[in-house]
Amino acid sequence: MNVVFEIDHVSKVYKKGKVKANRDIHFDVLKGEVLGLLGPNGAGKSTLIQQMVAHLAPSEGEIRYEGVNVLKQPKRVAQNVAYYAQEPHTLTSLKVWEALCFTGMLRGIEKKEALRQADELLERFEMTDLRTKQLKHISGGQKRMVGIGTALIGRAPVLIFDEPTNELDPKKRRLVWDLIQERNQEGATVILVTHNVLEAEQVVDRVAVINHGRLFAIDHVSKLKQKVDQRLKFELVSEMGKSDELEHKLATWGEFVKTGENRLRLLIEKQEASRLLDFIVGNPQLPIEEYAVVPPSLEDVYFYIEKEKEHEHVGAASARG
Ligand SMILES: Nc1ncnc2c1ncn2[C@@H]1O[C@H](COP(=O)(O)OP(=O)(O)OP(=O)(O)O)[C@@H](O)[C@H]1O
Repeated sequence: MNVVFEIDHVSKVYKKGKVKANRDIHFDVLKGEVLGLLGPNGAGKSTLIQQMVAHLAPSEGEIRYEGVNVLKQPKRVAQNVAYYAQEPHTLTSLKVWEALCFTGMLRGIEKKEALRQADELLERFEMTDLRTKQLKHISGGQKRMVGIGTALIGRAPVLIFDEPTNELDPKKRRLVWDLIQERNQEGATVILVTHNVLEAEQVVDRVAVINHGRLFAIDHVSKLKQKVDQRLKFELVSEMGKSDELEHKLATWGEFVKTGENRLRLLIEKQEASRLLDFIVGNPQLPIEEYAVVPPSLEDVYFYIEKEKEHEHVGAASARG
């Protein structure tokens, strides 16, 4: 079977109808893919994931794992779908090796093999010296690595990570992405919830964009990029403290997004790009320190889809009068 999860018109309402966290979400997760779930805070990503692992029941619709409703097989789902939550540890008096080893055993592997895999992971994480420390006595980032380890131990066929690289230093982040890619190459299906679109871009095959509880788009990264391909990205660095002035002077070229203290970004049609370059070169008094034209990234796609959907929403609302 090529489909691992079927998310079948799922809606979730919290607080007696006050919060609609998911609204009629419908898509499949394919065997062997890395699927990214992207969306801003509060979009409904974690809610969806919790329903996939049978921690929450949908208000409407159902989720099937290998053809069977997850709520009818929570134990099988727990053994086959390793889930790394944003707050992964509640049992903080466990020692590091215990947390890893016990999770492996719950996932169905023998103690000896669980110990071997735990030691292998700790070595990979460069955390062997923390093996016998209690979770409450290690740092936040180290706890998160143990959490990543509990998702990886036992080699579950499906891995779900909710913001796996939060709070990790760059070296550990790289390691986590490498491990995720390795497991995927060995055949695991990976679902990845992240805000870090730029890092995720290196890893994901398809992306589902979720906002306001709805699925806005789902497609291959390259296909989604084609949506904004006709536009180029201008990255501009203004002279110190002059970004507002620069934005004002270039306002007619399009809508700028402030991306940092002195940084502005503009998405521009290809045919306009050379005119803008000529304009910048011909106006040396503009308070520009640096500028560059770069092709669109997944992050741009993400913002583009959000904007497009907002316009649709506003359009539909005004059509309704
Ligand atoms: N247990 C709960 N009770 C009531 N409302 C909740 C509960 N959990 C989440 N919500 C609400 O549901 C909506 C979706 O939240 P969810 O955590 O699924 O979003 P998210 O996309 O994972 O956000 P983040 O990126 O911030 O983790 C939000 O409005 C949130 O406030």
